[in-house]
Amino acid sequence: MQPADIATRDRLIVALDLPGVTEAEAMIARLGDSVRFYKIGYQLAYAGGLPLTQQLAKSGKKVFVDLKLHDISNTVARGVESVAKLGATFLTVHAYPQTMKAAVEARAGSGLKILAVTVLTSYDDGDLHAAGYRLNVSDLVEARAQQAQVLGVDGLVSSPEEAAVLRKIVGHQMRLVTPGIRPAGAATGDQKRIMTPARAIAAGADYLVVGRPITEAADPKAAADAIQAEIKQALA
Ligand SMILES: O=c1ccn([C@@H]2O[C@H](COP(=O)(O)O)[C@@H](O)[C@H]2O)c(=O)[nH]1
Repeated sequence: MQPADIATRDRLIVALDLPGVTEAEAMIARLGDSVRFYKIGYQLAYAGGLPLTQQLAKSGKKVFVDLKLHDISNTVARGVESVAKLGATFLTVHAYPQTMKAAVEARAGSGLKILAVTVLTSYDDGDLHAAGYRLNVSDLVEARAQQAQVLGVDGLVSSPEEAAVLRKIVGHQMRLVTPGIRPAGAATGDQKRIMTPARAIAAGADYLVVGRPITEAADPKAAADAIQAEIKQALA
């Protein structure tokens, strides 16, 4: 299987973790042509931001709806059907077999791709053990990736720290989408498994998800342009 044919500019996904639609629209306007792919997560979705998906899709942008679904199969399936109607490109579910199976079946025939969240990038081994898991992060990420692949999931969300190993496991069949991106010198915040944009691309990530290093920058467009340049250089 060949590497994914992804336009370089689409590899940066900006997380619109902002309090409302007004703030999100202002950020999108500031970023202009620098960003073509946006992520809508809890904060914006719960503040009335989901209809932005359709608006952005109509204006030629791509949208990743990051709701990390996890519920009984019927509820997951009906939720996936609703998100598919919004014109989103990606939707996340947690990487539990029942959930992934329901989501993959429900997205059939739509343009929506399902991404399975392996282990959150804010978790380290200690956090997993505290949550009752016996596996460490890398073992659980790999086990979930294998299950996701068997179930026909379209892509994986992991830290870029796992990207190289995941690429070996799933080849180029699945998209690797990596949050936990921090340009050199950027504040880590609550992220524990991080990499710079250049290192993440070199490790095999297809898409980099970046929130605060762009949205909280004094000049978000300059911050996005710098990351786009780093991605371009890493791919050269
Ligand atoms: O494992 C995960 C899954 C999702 N995310 C989301 O990505 C962004 C990262 O934002 P930063 O401000 O760049 O830390 C955020 O929306 C998370 O919900 C993740 O970080 N890790």
